[in-house]
Amino acid sequence: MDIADWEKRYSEAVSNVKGQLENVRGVFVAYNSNVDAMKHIKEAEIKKLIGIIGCEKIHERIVEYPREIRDPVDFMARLIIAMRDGKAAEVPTYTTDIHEWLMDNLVFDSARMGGQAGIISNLLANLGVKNVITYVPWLSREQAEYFVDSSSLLHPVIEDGKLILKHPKEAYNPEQKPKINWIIEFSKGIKFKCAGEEYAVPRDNRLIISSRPQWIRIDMSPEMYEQLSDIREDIDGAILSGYQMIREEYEDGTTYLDYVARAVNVIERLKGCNPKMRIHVEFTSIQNKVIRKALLTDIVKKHVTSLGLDTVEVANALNVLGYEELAYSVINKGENSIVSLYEGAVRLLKELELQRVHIHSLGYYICVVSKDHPLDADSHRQALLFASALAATQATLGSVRSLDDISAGLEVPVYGQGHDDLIELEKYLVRRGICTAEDFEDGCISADGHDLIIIPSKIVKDPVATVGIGDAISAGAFIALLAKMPKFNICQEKE
Ligand SMILES: Nc1ncnc2c1ncn2[C@@H]1O[C@H](COP(=O)(O)O)[C@@H](O)[C@H]1O
Ligand SMILES: O=P(O)(O)OC[C@H]1O[C@](O)(COP(=O)(O)O)[C@@H](O)[C@@H]1O
Ligand SMILES: [Mg+2]
Repeated sequence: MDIADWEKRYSEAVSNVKGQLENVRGVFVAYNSNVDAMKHIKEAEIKKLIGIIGCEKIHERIVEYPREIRDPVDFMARLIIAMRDGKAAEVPTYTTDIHEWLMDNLVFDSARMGGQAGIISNLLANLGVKNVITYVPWLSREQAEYFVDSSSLLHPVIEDGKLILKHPKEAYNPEQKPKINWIIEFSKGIKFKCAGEEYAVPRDNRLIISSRPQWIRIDMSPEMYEQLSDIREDIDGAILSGYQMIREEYEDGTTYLDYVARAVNVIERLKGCNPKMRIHVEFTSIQNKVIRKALLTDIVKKHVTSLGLDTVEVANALNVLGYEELAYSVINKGENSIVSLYEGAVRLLKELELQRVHIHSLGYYICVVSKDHPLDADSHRQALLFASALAATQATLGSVRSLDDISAGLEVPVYGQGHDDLIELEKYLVRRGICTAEDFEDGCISADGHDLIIIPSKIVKDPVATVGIGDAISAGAFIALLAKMPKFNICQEKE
């Protein structure tokens, strides 16, 4: 299909999904919200920071590839790696030292809602989705301020032993400290030198320094857990993220296994007597491989229906599941990487017993769907097209304030390079007899054991920021599917 035809499909899909969103009865969103301290770094500032620390030290640390930020050298090493590769990265820090150093030496431009759950909750409320029940285990007064003023945005609290729902601004814990992450956004074309090497940033992207204070827990109180079933009648699905915060061991003797078991219990409680409830997990960067594997094999597998990831995250997921070669080929940037992404998506779908794996890449989205998914391929394609228009809106405006804002995203053209990249996958599928060139044309392919839906996406040339775009894509597609899903209440039907 040529680009003009894709543009037509975009308009139809957006208009269709816009009219259906009111069908969603509600969504539960947990766990991670934080404040993002945003800094769009300039060439002169990079040179200044390199000057302060010294190239020799930075170069040595780049080779060591730190997986945690302990000091400014770790920070500069990971920043230069991210800029060199044009790749998104998220690295944890367990003290406030780097925050103070960054405040002294860089200073942020603005602060906004961060964290997959926080970003997605605000987005869905702004789109007019009813009953967006957001849950943040560490809801501080400062954090609550970043939630939008919408009567459909609610947070569970326990009052007099009973679970009630209130706007986050009325539900915060006054004793709770805020969690502040640093987002260093960098632009394509920035150039600098360090230790004799010349760097030129190939793509707009960002480094996230994720603060992990010791009080962070992916958890809920026993009272809330007990009464969680009271809210499930109003919700059609859940979007969960933040599991990257789970630690291997805690000071009180508990381990990640305890928190994994609790996370699974929450999902089971939400499903209650509706085992068909849609549960989406938004993956993110997880440096710790034990936790990454536990999330995939113990939380996602068997308990979750849908998984969303960017390309680096696909490689990371494949890596811990034992597909090292495929993981390498995904991030290798060669012309085969689209084929590897598709093969990787199929492996994740099968291995993790999912119904849907949605990969967002720069220029196209790949979604593989199990044959028993209740919706047809055209519905899945519409969901992806809606998600792409939403992402382009976010990249253009910085945030999506209402459903009508999506017209800004619709005006963004389909990315020519992304459209061209699809040809490699087409050739591969035709060569293997999986489909014909004609079947591939409209992006809906019926393969053996799964369906493949692939679309070229809209890319904003100079995005306001890149952080959180992936969250908009995954949440946009998931909510569009919920809107199309037949509605029934198994709990009542059984009674
Ligand atoms: N400039 C952009 N316009 C539209 N979409 C974009 C742009 N830059 C990145 N994207 C999309 O966002 C995801 C990033 O996902 P994360 O989960 O936030 O890493 C990327 O794959 C593109 O699909
Ligand atoms: O691991 P944490 O501390 O929850 O951090 C999550 C970070 O990811 C984000 O939610 C962005 O998500 P993406 O990387 O998918 O764009 C930031 O807003 C936030 O700082
Ligand atoms: Mg993401």
